[in-house]
Amino acid sequence: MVIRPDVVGVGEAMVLLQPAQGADLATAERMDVHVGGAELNVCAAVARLGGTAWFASRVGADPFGERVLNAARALGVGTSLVGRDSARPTGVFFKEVRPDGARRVHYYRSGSAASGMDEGDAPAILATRPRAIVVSGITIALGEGPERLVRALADGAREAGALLVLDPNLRPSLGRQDRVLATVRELLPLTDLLVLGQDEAEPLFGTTDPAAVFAAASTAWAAAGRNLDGSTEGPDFAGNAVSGGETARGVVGDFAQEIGRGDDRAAGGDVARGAGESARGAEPEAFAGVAQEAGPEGREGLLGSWAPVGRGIEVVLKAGAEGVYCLGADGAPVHLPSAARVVRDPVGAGDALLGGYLAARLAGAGPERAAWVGSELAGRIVEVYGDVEGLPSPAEAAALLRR
Ligand SMILES: Nc1ncnc2c1ncn2[C@@H]1O[C@H](COP(=O)(O)OP(=O)(O)OP(=O)(O)O)[C@@H](O)[C@H]1O
Ligand SMILES: O=C(O)C(=O)C[C@H](O)[C@H](O)CO
Repeated sequence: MVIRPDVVGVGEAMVLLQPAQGADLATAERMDVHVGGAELNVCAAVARLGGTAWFASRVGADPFGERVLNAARALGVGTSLVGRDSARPTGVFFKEVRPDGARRVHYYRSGSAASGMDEGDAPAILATRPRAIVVSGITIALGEGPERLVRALADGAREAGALLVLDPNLRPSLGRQDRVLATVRELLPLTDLLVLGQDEAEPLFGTTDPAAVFAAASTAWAAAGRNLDGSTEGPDFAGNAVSGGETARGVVGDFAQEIGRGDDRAAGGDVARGAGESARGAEPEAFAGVAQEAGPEGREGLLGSWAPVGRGIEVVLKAGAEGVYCLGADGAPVHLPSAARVVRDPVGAGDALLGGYLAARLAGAGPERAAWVGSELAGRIVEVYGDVEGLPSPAEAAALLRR
């Protein structure tokens, strides 16, 4: 059987060392060891909600690489698209949560295995024909090779039948932020779902106002002339006010209907089967010279079909303690408050929100319902230390999707 994942998240995961809340990194005598990484966190949330999520990355051929792979598998995330690089180490980062709740992250990832990713890794990822590919600005910031990979995935997503999900994930301490902003802007016309924070909306669009952010993203999407009729009219989120002809979203709509059909597996089969029974078969070629790891991939994508509500880019705007804004039925942003009852460690909450939203959308939920699922996941992450430790149990997660 050809295995087709619901989601492939592409990026870097690292070992995370964290002292107790309020403890100073300069003086802490003990630290807890976790694994974190934005795109892996997204995959973990999707997997927890019952979706088939694979992580695509590289780790070192070192104990920390082993740790990242084991953590991914324990989260139910497939690792067959993770290469092991014997020449570069697995990245490490440290996180301290100050007594006032403020967080500080320190990276030791320069020259890491994941920063060696390049566009040559794209064919194996695309060959799995995932329903959605998740990329973020963090990977763009890792270096020119990873940036090329993100661009190649964005360019190839549609042909591979995948929705492109983009989180700008600006991380000033990684550098290259001008490059990240420029690349994100360029990729907007190729993006189906943009999930960003208000702190990222400001540099990207010059505003944090939800309606203005939604409109700016829409305009950027349409301004590239990607509408198939050549029109540069801005798409309407409710699909009402698009003038003239089919838009690129129309193609996604067709595709979304297509991916809900059982026979689409056969349609995707040539690509995937050409590469082997599963994605794993495609890897040695694409990750040349990098040994491959296997993981829990033995499940066909379990989520249903994406049901786009409008034409154009779909936006989710995260607002930290204020909650989140998603697309309402009338096209205007709808606000959902945070579900967190106590704030301990908000790092990773945005990834859980994205993963929850995406899984729910792929399962057929509309944006408001999907944002609620995402918020519930994010709220639980905020309440617990670690990037993913607060995720609900599979049973509780399934109940959230059904509720
Ligand atoms: N301080 C907080 N108090 C209450 N809820 C929070 C807080 N921070 C985050 N959340 C919840 O988590 C969601 C996502 O968080 P946020 O907006 O900070 O995303 P983010 O900046 O992408 O986070 P990260 O990149 O660390 O994953 C919010 O919409 C909200 O529901
Ligand atoms: O900041 C990064 O690069 C990470 O991936 C570390 C954290 O897991 C991430 O910031 C959480 O979103």
